[in-house]
Amino acid sequence: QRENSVGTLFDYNIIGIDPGSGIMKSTALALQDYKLEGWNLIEGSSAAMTAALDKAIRKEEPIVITGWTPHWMFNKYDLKYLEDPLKAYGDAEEIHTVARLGLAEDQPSAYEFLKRFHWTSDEMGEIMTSIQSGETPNKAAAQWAEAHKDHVDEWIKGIPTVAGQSLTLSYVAWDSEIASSHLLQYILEQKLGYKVTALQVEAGPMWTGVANGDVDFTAAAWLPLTHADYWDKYSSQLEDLGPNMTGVKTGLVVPAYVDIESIEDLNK
Ligand SMILES: C[SH](C)CC(=O)O
Repeated sequence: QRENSVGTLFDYNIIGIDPGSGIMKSTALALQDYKLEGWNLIEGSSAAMTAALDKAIRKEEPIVITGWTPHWMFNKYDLKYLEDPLKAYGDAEEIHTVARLGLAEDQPSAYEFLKRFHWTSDEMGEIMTSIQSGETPNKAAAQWAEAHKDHVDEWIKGIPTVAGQSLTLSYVAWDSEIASSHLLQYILEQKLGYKVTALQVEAGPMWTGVANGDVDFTAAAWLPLTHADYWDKYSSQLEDLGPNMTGVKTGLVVPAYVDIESIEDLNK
């Protein structure tokens, strides 16, 4: 580690999230691609990462985190993505809904709704912001669904309701997926009559649960790059229902007061 290098500003630490997440794999590859010697990618969680970000910003200290859009932190803080000339984080990503094989036959109402489910990062942001302001995820989702009745009605129009059949979804406690999973649970239960179990797990089990049929679906599949490893491994054992959100993004993020613009600058 070199004295007076940019790395010393950050103690050569990149504050990451849960180790199984795709962004941590992309960042490990970025460290290699950009030849960032001596840097540490700190494992933790989405919540620990945003707590470290908040603490650094309060003291106006340098910090670099694994970040993604949509995320409420871009509304709360003045942040910027570091340019990624080597495309370690790919281009525009999408969040897909993937379902276990056989869901269409077993639960046609849920399947049809999930195929129609598609929304924007701004719409998701309303739920994330409400949760950040102290509302519970269940209530924030319910309030969103009632405030956007026309949009929800499009998703469920003409779909037969059911009488309490069970469904299981899986998600990881990323702020974006906490929002989407609670909204899907609310609509499936209150509008279509299902009894939904929402399993909060790590990224690996989120995918394996759907692939082995224990879980009916997840709406937290980041493709084509972020979850490429999971997709390559399990795509033949599950059904991709397509994107529920497009134009999402992952990368390295710093507060605007940090005077560097590119991942390459971390090597100076
Ligand atoms: C943190 S992103 C929501 C998804 C991922 O990195 O696996």
